[in-house]
Amino acid sequence: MSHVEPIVSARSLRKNFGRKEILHGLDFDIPAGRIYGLIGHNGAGKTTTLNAMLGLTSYEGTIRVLGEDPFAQRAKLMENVAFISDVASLPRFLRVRELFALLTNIHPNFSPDKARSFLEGTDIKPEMKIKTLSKGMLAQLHLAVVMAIDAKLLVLDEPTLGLDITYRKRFYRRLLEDYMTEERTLIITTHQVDEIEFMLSDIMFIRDGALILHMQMETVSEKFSQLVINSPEDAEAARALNPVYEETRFGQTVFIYEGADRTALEPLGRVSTPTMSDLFVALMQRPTANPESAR
Ligand SMILES: Nc1ncnc2c1ncn2[C@@H]1O[C@H](COP(=O)(O)OP(=O)(O)OP(=O)(O)O)[C@@H](O)[C@H]1O
Repeated sequence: MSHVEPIVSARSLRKNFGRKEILHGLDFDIPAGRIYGLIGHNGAGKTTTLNAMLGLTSYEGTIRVLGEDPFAQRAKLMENVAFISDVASLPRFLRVRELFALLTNIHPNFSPDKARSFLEGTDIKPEMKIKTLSKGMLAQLHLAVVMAIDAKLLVLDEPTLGLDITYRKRFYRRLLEDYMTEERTLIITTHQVDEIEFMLSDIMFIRDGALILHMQMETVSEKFSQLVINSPEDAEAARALNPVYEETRFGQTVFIYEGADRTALEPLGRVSTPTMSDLFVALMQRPTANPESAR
């Protein structure tokens, strides 16, 4: 067992907007060196959770990021935390090189050389004005800037929104190869979980302001199984083994199980680990144990 403090730790994290409770008491620890995928439907509370971690919103309960209270210690924490959100805007009137100079002055851990190297292979040039960049180029610039910050925690909220598939893939590969180290922790939200699944070490599913799954990827593959039955005659036997989900796609019936013995499933068809998007769909449709969180 490691005694190293978690990078992020939340206890009974709640958030209300007016009379509406958006987060219903989240408890979690995020250890160092991990790559977390935070997955949930629109409006599930992902951004609100991240904003609480970043000290951008008030909340009830406790959060510690690198041992500090993010709301009270925001300025200090930002030396070790970098984040990018879909709504963050860059100063449009500056040129790219002026932005780098500005960031060098205001951020102690920003490296303009690194930022420039991340822009290699893109169409973005130092003399360009930010307001003339396309949406995709803006996102590229933003990502380059964030990756040029030497941070212990990097938070990416839908980082590749508006980018084409080639760039999305390149971005994640680059992040993994050029940015991630054992000292760094990465939290990503995305609606395209299939694109990041290969790099995740842990997954969190959030539904209606409650965590319904928080698990290491290795444990997911031990715990969850997917079965595609050989023939319709096997459906009854498959159902008898208590799947958490059943779906017929393109004429094939697929079952997802939690904690099932794979040797019992194998005679019925093809057994594998579900993809994160299939598991997400399965667990989102399962009736919730806590009726409060279904509201
Ligand atoms: N400032 C606000 N005032 C009132 N309600 C808000 C505010 N910000 C967010 N909400 C509500 O809180 C809920 C959670 O929003 P949040 O942005 O955290 O969801 P999300 O999971 O990030 O969604 P998305 O995938 O669409 O980004 C939504 O119902 C949203 O309408």
